[in-house]
Amino acid sequence: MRRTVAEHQAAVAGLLRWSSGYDAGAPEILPLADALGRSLATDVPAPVSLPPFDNSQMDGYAVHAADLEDPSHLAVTDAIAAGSVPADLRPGTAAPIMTGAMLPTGAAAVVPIERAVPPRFHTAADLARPGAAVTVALPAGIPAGQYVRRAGSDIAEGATALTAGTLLGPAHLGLLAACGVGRVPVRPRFRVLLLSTGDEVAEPGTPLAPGTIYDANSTLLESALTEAGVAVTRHRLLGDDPAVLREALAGIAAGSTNLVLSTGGISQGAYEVVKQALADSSVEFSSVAMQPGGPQAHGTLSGIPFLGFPGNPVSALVSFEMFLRPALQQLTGLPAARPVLDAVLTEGLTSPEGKHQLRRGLFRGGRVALIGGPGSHLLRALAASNCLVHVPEGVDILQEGDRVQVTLMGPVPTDPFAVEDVLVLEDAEPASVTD
Ligand SMILES: Nc1nc2c(c(=O)[nH]1)N[C@H]1C(S)=C(S)[C@@H](COP(=O)(O)OP(=O)(O)OC[C@H]3O[C@@H](n4cnc5c(N)ncnc54)[C@H](O)[C@@H]3O)O[C@H]1N2
Ligand code: MOO
Repeated sequence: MRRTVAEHQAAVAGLLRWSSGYDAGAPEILPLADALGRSLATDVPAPVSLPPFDNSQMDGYAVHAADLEDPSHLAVTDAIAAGSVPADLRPGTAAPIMTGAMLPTGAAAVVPIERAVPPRFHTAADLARPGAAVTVALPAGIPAGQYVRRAGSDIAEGATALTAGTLLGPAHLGLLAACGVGRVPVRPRFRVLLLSTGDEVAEPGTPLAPGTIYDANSTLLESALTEAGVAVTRHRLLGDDPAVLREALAGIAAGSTNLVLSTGGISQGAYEVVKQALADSSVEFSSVAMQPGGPQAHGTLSGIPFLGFPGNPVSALVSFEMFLRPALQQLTGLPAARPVLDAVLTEGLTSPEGKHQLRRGLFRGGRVALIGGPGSHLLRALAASNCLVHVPEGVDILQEGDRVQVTLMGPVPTDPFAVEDVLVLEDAEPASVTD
């Protein structure tokens, strides 16, 4: 079956929505320290106002409302440290007050110590000197409210501090902590069982037999899924025997995972293990008008959603970015959507007819250079890139200076663009023929 990218995106999103059993409304309650990167399950109201009380923004003197016009001779009272409860301030006096300390009743403004005469706090020795009149002079005409942080000026008690679906970053967790919230309801993690197929695929760290390659996909996809907030279980490597794969899939208990994701074995070869093992199932094998990532499989196995990504590593990651990542975002609120930006091509390119091509690129300063060729085995080029360059269906050729859209996947270098700096990687073979 042939599909457009949009059709397959909708199919994957629908599959997860209707069959994964994922329930965003069944939150986990976590201590703040464990909630970084998670999606908030419910709105959280502020249990206290921030600041909780009027306080000083500066180290200086708290001045009475009656003395704002003429504070040229004020008697200095006891100092107010942060964390203490001050005595009321009387007219004609000024209270040394520290940043964050509670404003005394009667005070209307704070003057920083640097603007006082003398411009330093009185020492214990000053205060102990017999008969010393400890006074301070401040500049005339102090605006009411100067350097006062009003109670509730950040957030008022009962107001919504964070809304459901917020991806909890340091600032969000800091806000909750400041509000005194110790535990937070987060949406559960989506669970994926990941399995790689192929007799040629060997575990990294083991000796490599002739004709075999190391398994890149398990690590690549486990990392991409983990970064997207998914709880991943890796299956042991599966070879090319359909009976073994069928047995492994039959052993997956209902409710143990929200999705089974495989790589490899779905194209046109004689040993397409996933295709053969699932020939009599409801799983559909499609050709999506996308390059890389053309061959795709999706459906359910005993009610559990199943996705089959192609075996080429770049195809597997592009499939994740284009199909699974957006579906997870819609369903779970995680991960955050990738930024899509306009960019100017630093060189021309050609793209297969009738396909949405995704090239790997390095974006900076509004321009994008292609990194490596279109081949879906080019992992080093993938690792040197920070974006996917979109060449939409219907566009077969683009010139240097043409505008494209890029999906940003990594950090953007801040130094100016120099084409000669870009890693020049030769494509060892032309792009795969896709069905
Ligand atoms: N006659 C045709 N051949 C191919 C077509 C086609 O349309 N007609 N499509 C090509 C495209 S496009 C892709 S993509 C691949 C997809 O193939 P499969 O999904 O069946 O994957 P495999 O054949 O198992 O592997 C493809 C490639 O990837 C390597 N691989 C597989 N697993 C891993 C892994 N875990 N880590 C690293 N590399 C892996 C594998 O050795 C192959 O080189 O089919 C094209 N062929
Ligand atoms: O993913 Mo293939 O291009 O579709 O290599």
